[in-house]
Amino acid sequence: MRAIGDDRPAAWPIRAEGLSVRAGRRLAVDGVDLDLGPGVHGVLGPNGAGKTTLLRALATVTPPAAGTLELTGQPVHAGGDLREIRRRLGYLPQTFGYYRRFTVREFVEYLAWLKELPAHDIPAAAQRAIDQCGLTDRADEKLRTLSGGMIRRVGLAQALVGDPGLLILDEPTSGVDPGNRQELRTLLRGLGRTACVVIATHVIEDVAAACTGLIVLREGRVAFRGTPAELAARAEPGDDGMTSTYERGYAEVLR
Ligand SMILES: Nc1ncnc2c1ncn2[C@@H]1O[C@H](COP(=O)(O)OP(=O)(O)OP(=O)(O)O)[C@@H](O)[C@H]1O
Repeated sequence: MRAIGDDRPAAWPIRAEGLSVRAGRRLAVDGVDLDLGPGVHGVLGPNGAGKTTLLRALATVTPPAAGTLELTGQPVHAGGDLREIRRRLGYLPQTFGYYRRFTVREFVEYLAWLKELPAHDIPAAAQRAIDQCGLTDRADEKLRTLSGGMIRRVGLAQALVGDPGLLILDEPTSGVDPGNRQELRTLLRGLGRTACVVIATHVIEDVAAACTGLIVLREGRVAFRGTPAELAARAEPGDDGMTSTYERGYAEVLR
């Protein structure tokens, strides 16, 4: 039952309690609580902190080892029927496989088909995702001819196709040049107005420019939770003129 005055939707896109996730034999995510609605939620942390492992669980690739996870109101557990959740979820993995002979359009349409979009909606949905990711001019080029940064954008386009309410994006701006990064951040901000977008990133400017909320992971546990402004407020005085307040706040919460 919802409390009077509680205007949150009955089913937040992501709810987790005491979520633990294994990577190999190791418990790489250890007792994380999440309650995430629309917005762009950044996941930060040093190499090996558990960001990718957490995102793999949120994308239903790895089942929880302990705790509970609900996505779009439905429980996620090993052996559960995840098709309905997966239809409503877009996922950009840290690295993804693709058929090098496919064109951008063929690849995005293929992913739309895998997500079980109605056949008559697929061409328009793919075109929209291609346009959103700045790939309009490259839509009919083969993937093998594209640069790494372009492939990253194709990965984002396949995640966006069908306008999912839940987007799990592992380092979406990695390898993308500074000019196009700025456009991607604007895109992410726009998506976060209606969708629940989770991004893992090492790029502190992504956080400042796109994120509405953050968690910082350290050794699989949440070391900080708050807004970018709250992270910046943790910065110690003593600006060296080289590092941003976000970076200094980040260093402080990991100290
Ligand atoms: N397949 C695996 N087998 C064993 N250990 C793994 C495996 N994958 C990841 N790990 C370990 O789990 C921990 C978390 O890894 P994860 O990739 O989630 O971290 P991350 O925060 O995404 O790191 P990065 O910033 O380097 O991408 C690390 O200690 C890593 O070595």
